[in-house]
Amino acid sequence: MISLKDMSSPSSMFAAYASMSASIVLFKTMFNQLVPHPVQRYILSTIRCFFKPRSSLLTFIIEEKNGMAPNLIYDASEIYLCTKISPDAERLKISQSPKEKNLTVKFVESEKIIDTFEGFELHWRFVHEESQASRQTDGDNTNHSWKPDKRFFELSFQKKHKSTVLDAYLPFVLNKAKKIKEEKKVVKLHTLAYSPSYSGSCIWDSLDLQHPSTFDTLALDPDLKKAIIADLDRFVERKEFYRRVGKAWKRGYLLYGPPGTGKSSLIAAMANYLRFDVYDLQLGNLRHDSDLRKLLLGTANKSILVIEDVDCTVDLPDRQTKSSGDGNGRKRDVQLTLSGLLNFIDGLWSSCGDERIIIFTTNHKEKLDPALLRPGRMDMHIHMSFCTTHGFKLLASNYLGIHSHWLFGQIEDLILTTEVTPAEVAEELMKSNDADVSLEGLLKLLKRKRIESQETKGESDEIEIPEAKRLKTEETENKINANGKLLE
Ligand SMILES: Nc1ncnc2c1ncn2[C@@H]1O[C@H](COP(=O)(O)OP(=O)(O)OP(=O)(O)O)[C@@H](O)[C@H]1O
Ligand SMILES: [Mg+2]
Repeated sequence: MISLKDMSSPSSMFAAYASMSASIVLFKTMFNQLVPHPVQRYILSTIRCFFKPRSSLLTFIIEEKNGMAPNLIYDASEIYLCTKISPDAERLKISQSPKEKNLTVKFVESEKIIDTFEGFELHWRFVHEESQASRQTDGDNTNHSWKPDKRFFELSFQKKHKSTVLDAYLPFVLNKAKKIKEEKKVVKLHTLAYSPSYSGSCIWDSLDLQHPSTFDTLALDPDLKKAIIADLDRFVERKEFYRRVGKAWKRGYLLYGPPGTGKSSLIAAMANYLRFDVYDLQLGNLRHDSDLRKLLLGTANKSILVIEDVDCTVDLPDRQTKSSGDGNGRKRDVQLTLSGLLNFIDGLWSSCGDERIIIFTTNHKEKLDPALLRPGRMDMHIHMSFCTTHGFKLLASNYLGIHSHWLFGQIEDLILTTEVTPAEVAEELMKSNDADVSLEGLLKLLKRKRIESQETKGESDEIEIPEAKRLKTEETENKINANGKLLE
């Protein structure tokens, strides 16, 4: 041992230093030889950690996968951070898959983003570790292992904000990402297709719903339009309400009115407004209640199930008969019943999913089975009627971009006294970009229709005013809706 007293001269100091160095070398050699490598690594990392200055930062690692399953926080972070890309970003990945309408922007390695939340900063870093093949030799055996690609985000912030990040910031990111996803969602139309691989039974086939109809383009009584939008808004916001009262989270609408009054357009407008997929269930293609059940169970949440022309697409037998004619006098082996459909929709199907809307349409409400009309079955009955003067003005503005014209007066007078559908008006307005030509065409059509209706009714000297009648019926209808059906 060398004591401090011995280090009084340079030569003794040198001797002491040399002896210390020799001891360190000896210690290192023995440490390397005697202590197994994993233990060495553990000891060194513990010592390093002990002497490392304490950081005031905390970093969350958000990996792409949670075992085999996707990590929802990673997915949400990726979507959210795309809205936060700095204008200085130099490299980004852009892609588009054949089935998608929108481009996807992704980060390249080491992209850094600074976000602020409740007045503090959060530093995001994207890390992509590329896949690697590694070779390990263990005695005579050589193992080849494959480390797959690893992607993750590092989220760093001051430690004191840990609970705010966990309880408020990350839920905020999840929520924001959900909204962005909903906005980008391409609404799909699912229709029935025969599948030879499923022994000829029907399966859902989907394509993008490209129906451009929206509530802005729909010629509909303004109050009724407002009531429908308010009803949809209330429906999607009331998750907790439905849970509390123990009701399945579904809503039913019955749309009725003559052909060409916009029933299908209203369905498309609803789907575009809510960004819900549409399932078009053509009952005529089905034979058994069991097929129907299978298909209904194959529908997703946040969707609209549509059964068009429920009075005539299929000759649904009543509760006793289990077969129906095919129109040629022959009997077709159909075991599809209206009660089967309704029971399943009200019962099992709606309790298996969330945010389901079901819409029946018909041209003849009076022909419907009373089971469909009974209170509580369809929440709102919506009467789609002939074109009104308000509807005409909206269509003229949509199709021709005009809000007034010297022919408007005559056309509006005739619309008040003639039964013309929005589809017929729209067709005339589409015939030319020249407003004079289109409006004159419409005027001719209205005059012709009025003469025809007077001839069939034999009322040459007395003009009936269907519009006034219509307004009266609509008024009563809307009152019923507002009192009985609209409000839960
Ligand atoms: N209320 C409306 N507002 C705007 N356009 C409409 C309206 N009604 C009909 N149209 C136009 O007419 C076309 C046909 O209308 P739609 O298919 O919606 O009628 P429908 O009531 O479903 O008819 P059907 O009973 O024959 O199924 C639409 O594509 C649209 O261009
Ligand atoms: Mg239709």
